[in-house]
Amino acid sequence: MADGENPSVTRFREYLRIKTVQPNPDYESCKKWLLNQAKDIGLTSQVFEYVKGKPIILLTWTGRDPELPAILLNSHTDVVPVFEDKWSCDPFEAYKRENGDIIARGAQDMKCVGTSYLEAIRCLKDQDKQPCRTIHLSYVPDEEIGGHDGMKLFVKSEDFKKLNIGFALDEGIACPHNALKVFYGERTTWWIDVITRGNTGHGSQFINDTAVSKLHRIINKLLSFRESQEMQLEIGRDRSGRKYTLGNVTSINLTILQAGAQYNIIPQEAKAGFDIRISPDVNLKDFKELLEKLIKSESDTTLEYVHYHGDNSCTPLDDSNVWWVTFRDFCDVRNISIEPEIFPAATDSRYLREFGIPALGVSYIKNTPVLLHDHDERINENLFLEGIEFYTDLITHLANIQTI
Ligand code: MET
Ligand SMILES: [Zn+2]
Ligand SMILES: [Zn+2]
Repeated sequence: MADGENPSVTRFREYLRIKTVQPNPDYESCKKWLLNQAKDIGLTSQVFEYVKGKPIILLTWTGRDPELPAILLNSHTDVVPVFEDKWSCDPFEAYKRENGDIIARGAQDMKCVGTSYLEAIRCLKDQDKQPCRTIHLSYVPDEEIGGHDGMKLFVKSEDFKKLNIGFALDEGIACPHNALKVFYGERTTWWIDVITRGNTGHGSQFINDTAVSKLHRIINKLLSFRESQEMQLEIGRDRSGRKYTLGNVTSINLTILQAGAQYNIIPQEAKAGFDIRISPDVNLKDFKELLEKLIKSESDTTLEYVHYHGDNSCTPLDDSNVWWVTFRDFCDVRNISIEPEIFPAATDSRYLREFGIPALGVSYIKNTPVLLHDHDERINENLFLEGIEFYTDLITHLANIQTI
């Protein structure tokens, strides 16, 4: 432990040093570390490995009334890759600056949240404050690559059903000003490949209907839709008159482009990959039809869904949802300003919401630049410690709701 360092911070930094970085995350060391934490805190643990080498670690603190629906505190264990030369220090050293900033991949997304849950439970256990509802902490793999071998399988399992989850907390995003972003839904992510095939021949000729000319037309149409959505983001207002955020519009980005073998051959096949994030205001079925119609407008062209999700359920933010009311009132009493929004990207909450479980995404990261997936990702140790207090009290409130 660093001199005089708060032990919660030391444990956080230990967790950050485990290289659970895609595409080859060290899940084994991560599992060992989490199981060790569970032992230390006094939580029971289970490991589900639906896909070999991709463990889901579930830690449990049984409540006074285990018949009541339980609370799930979810976090993913993997982190995204780094461009190491762009960092001011080793991204897996969890270096701490003089001012307390801890620099590491996963500092915001989302190892700070995963360890805050553990520290909060540690604190409640130490004080013998067993809540009435059971609390489960899930540590899931592969969120950053779609969660197919992680949360997606977990929610469908018998193991999950047995947990009788009533409500879940999951990740949010940093907020540059003095407020917490709270996510009650998210845009639907589709990753698609558009593959065109066409006439080929010598690179010196004017050949019609080539793969590239077809792809070019499709790209133009999709990018002009992108432009219209970007404009909407600039000028749009929601029903309450608030300026649009990313969650209100649909983004399409061309992220992969492939064609050609040699300069003097017209490519016979071309491929464009798009990252599409669809606002929950859009009807997914209609959008799919529109997309497929557009692709069909070109001959010998196919559309492949690399990542597809067919549900965009949101967690209701009204008085019918006791979990939300408790969360909102808790923040109100503590003078924490919250900004409910649609998550611009994807989280594992989509699998929970699809399954009918209300879920809120919140990371206690305020007054901090948004650095998830960026260089020099960081969080200040004092904010991290403040977050533990926040989760400790929040979890106590949620896990003691008696009415449902
Ligand atoms: C659809 S997989 C999601 C991976 C990541 N969380 C993202 O939003 O890009
Ligand atoms: Zn994340
Ligand atoms: Zn992420």
